[in-house]
Amino acid sequence: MDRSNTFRPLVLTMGEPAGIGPDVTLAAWAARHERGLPVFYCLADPDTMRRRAERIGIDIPIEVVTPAEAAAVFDRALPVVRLEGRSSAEPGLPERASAHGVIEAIARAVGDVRAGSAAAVVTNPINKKALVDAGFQHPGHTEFLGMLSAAWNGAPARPVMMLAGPGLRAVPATIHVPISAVPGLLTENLLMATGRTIDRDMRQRFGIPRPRIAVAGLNPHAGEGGVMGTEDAAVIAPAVARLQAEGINAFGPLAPDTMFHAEARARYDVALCMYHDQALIPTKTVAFSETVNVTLGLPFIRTSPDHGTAFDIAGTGKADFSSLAAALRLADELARHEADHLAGNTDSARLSA
Ligand SMILES: NC(=O)C1=CN([C@@H]2O[C@H](COP(=O)(O)OP(=O)(O)OC[C@H]3O[C@@H](n4cnc5c(N)ncnc54)[C@H](O)[C@@H]3O)[C@@H](O)[C@H]2O)C=CC1
Ligand SMILES: NCC(=O)COP(=O)(O)O
Repeated sequence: MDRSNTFRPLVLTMGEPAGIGPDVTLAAWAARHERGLPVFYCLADPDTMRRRAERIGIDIPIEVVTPAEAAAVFDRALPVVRLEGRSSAEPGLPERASAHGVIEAIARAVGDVRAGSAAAVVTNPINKKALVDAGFQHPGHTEFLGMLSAAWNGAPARPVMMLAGPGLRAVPATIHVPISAVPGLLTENLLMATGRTIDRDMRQRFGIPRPRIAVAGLNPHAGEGGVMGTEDAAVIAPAVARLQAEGINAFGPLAPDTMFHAEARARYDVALCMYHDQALIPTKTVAFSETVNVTLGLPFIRTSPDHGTAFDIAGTGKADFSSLAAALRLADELARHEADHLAGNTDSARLSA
């Protein structure tokens, strides 16, 4: 793999300026040597970053740059590419006026990767409600990034959320939807499309030759033969059988309560779960500070820390930047793996979303 400093930088979005995105970004840059972090620049309002550093009481040099200048600056200062959108939000107090910059950062980050100025997108957490209140049409990054990937293929991609940490990777088949909507959204087609994306990206992006996909049931005891719900036998089991018929190493449905203990986790590479919390509760419980949110199914690489905006500790200096550090490292590894493949140095095929 090309480990030289000439590899393209990562682009990191500021996220919600009232949250801990600025805190963990500053802390990650300060620990760049100690933690061996890849080169990145932050798409942000520089004044927000300076105010936050002052508030936390850390002396971080910040330089406003273009993406092309970021790598040369990274060693001496946090490179910040200026957003048009400004924010005057205080830590813990989100403002509607910040929404423009938050959305702009995500869209510009994707544009930078498409233009070849950045190797991959890493996002800081956003406050979904603040954005939706300001008219944003997407429930989260994952769905918005699927829409933005139309720039590559002319049509939006079907993004798949995966939380990946030491000892557990888990995908929710349905994402940001009310729990009451889940049974109606679970179809064989949805599960098959999700299973295919997991299988392809695990092979191509993560280099796992035949990924083992453990499929969770929806109901207690995976329905207990139909006496505790019908979706497991009527929808999930047929989808698993069809994935197997395509040569995908999927199995289940498994009883959800017994598939996440350590011994059970050793039997699979990815858990395909039926809803958001079924996937995110175990991943965040097993390794909150090291787990990374990765979006599969996109024509570019995107990672994110697993945590949210943590308004309760924004600006206090208490935020742990470990998950952001893990997200930066994983994005860099995936991008280098892809670059190596494109240069003909690996036997994995290119992801075509
Ligand atoms: N990728 C993203 O954009 C994500 C955004 N969110 C958003 O974040 C907002 C708040 O969500 P919550 O459920 O409260 O989760 P949260 O992760 O922001 O906070 C939950 C608890 O964990 C603590 N915590 C979180 N990250 C921490 C860190 N790095 N170091 C130390 N302590 C930390 C917080 O202080 C809080 O007590 C919501 O608006 C949600 O939509 C949540 C998850 C991911
Ligand atoms: N709880 C995880 C989460 O909401 C992250 O979503 P996204 O913004 O990465 O789509």
